[in-house]
Amino acid sequence: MAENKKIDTKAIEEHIRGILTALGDDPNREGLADTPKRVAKMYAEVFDGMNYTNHEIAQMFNKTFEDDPDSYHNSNDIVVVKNIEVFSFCEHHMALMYDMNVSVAYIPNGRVIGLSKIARIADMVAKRLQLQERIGSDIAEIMQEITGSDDVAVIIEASHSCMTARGIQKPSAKTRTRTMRGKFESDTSLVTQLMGE
Ligand SMILES: Nc1nc2c(ncn2[C@@H]2O[C@H](COP(=O)(O)OP(=O)(O)OP(=O)(O)O)[C@@H](O)[C@H]2O)c(=O)[nH]1
Ligand SMILES: [Zn+2]
Repeated sequence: MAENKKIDTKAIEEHIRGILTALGDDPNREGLADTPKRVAKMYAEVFDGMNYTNHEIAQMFNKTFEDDPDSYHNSNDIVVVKNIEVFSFCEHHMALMYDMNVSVAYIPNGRVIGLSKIARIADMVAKRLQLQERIGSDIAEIMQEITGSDDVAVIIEASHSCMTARGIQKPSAKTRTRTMRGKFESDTSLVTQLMGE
């Protein structure tokens, strides 16, 4: 699976060369000669999540540990990983989403997921042309598949450079999204617990 990457770096190189020309610059001058190759390499890295479906990401990070199912029966124990820092790119402008802070919570359903895998899921999902809202729903979907729990919440706060550095230019504007699934959707006390507010 991992070797079957979809991103075509040769094509990206050619298109970047075209953009440099369209900008009125000379893609053959010394400073730019290797730029198309560098950008293609950078895109392969920062868009790595585009090589995989959510299901494939779930398979990639499916590291769970058995826990006593009875101890979770009818319980609202919550696992929260807070302050996962990621970068992403908005699909409208291909502009950077930065200072992006992701918190993921779930109520275990017998098996618990390795904590680092939650951060790996957030990272991989962010490495796509995204909407902030969809980063939340992608993470929730993958968490549900791996843990077998319906109860997942994702809270994201981010700055969008398409809003801070161009267009409306509001440098302090922050966007907060909440994706609530299962018990989190209906029980606001769980949300409060999760937020630590
Ligand atoms: N809901 C949502 N909108 C986003 C996200 N990232 C960027 N956008 C918005 O997508 C919209 C695209 O609007 P358009 O009117 O097509 O683009 P535009 O002319 O460049 O708009 P302005 O940014 O207002 O200058 C803008 O309002 C962006 O702020 C995101 O993650 N979620
Ligand atoms: Zn944008």
